[in-house]
Amino acid sequence: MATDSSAPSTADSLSAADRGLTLHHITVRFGGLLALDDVSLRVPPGRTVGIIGPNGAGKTTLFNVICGFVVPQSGTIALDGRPFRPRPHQLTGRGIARTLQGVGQFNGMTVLENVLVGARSRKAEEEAWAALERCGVAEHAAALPASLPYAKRKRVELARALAAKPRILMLDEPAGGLDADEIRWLATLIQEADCTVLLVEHHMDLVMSVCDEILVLDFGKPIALGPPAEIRTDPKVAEAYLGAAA
Ligand SMILES: Nc1ncnc2c1ncn2[C@@H]1O[C@H](COP(=O)(O)OP(=O)(O)OP(=O)(O)O)[C@@H](O)[C@H]1O
Repeated sequence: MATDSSAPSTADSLSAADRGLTLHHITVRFGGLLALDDVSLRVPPGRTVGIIGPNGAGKTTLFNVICGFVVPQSGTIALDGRPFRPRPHQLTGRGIARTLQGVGQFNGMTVLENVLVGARSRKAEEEAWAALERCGVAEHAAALPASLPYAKRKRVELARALAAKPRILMLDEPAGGLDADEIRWLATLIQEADCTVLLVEHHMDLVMSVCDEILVLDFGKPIALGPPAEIRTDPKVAEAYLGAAA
């Protein structure tokens, strides 16, 4: 992979085509398994892009590449037109926040302390409270996460990511284990997010309702990329899912 750039570009010096996150020809192998096979994706600022596909398609691996947890064998990433070599400990500083599948809180810390881990500015406490309010869990600030119902813990996870005021919010199966009301709330949160959203999710109604564009992976290969209406009727996509269910 290319090394990271020195100084970030200023927004003014960038052409519209350069802005945002771009993945070029990403390939990842785990031993003999091709987990990502030449995946390219452009994510302009402010868009909500879904990444879907059957189990094992490579969705989480793609997230792990963007976060620097997995280093691809080939391919490059660019952020605002400059080579970007992601490092997990620097992600927040680069404006990228990610939620984990399930709930990933520190159990010895209160809800507020967990969300403060996500906040990054001098106004960290203010940002943490704002994120807790936005996610409807401020009343649980002093509680330990383990004492809360699962759906509330998922909201705390979202609050932790939002407290960083990310420009790119990566949501890894945020609807998993939630009921219909919670999923409706989540859809509104995503639609109202004032940042780019990358969404890995199996809940198709949620994906179709909130995404501007959807990338479909199957056995690591990109098989379709387009707006929800196109993806919904794409025979390759139906075949990938039916094949997985068979
Ligand atoms: N660290 C690893 N070592 C070896 N194989 C891995 C590793 N991580 C993922 N894989 C394999 O790579 C493939 C893609 O996995 P990945 O978790 O990215 O799929 P996914 O689309 O996120 O699946 P799911 O929907 O079940 O979460 C799978 O076959 C998986 O078993």
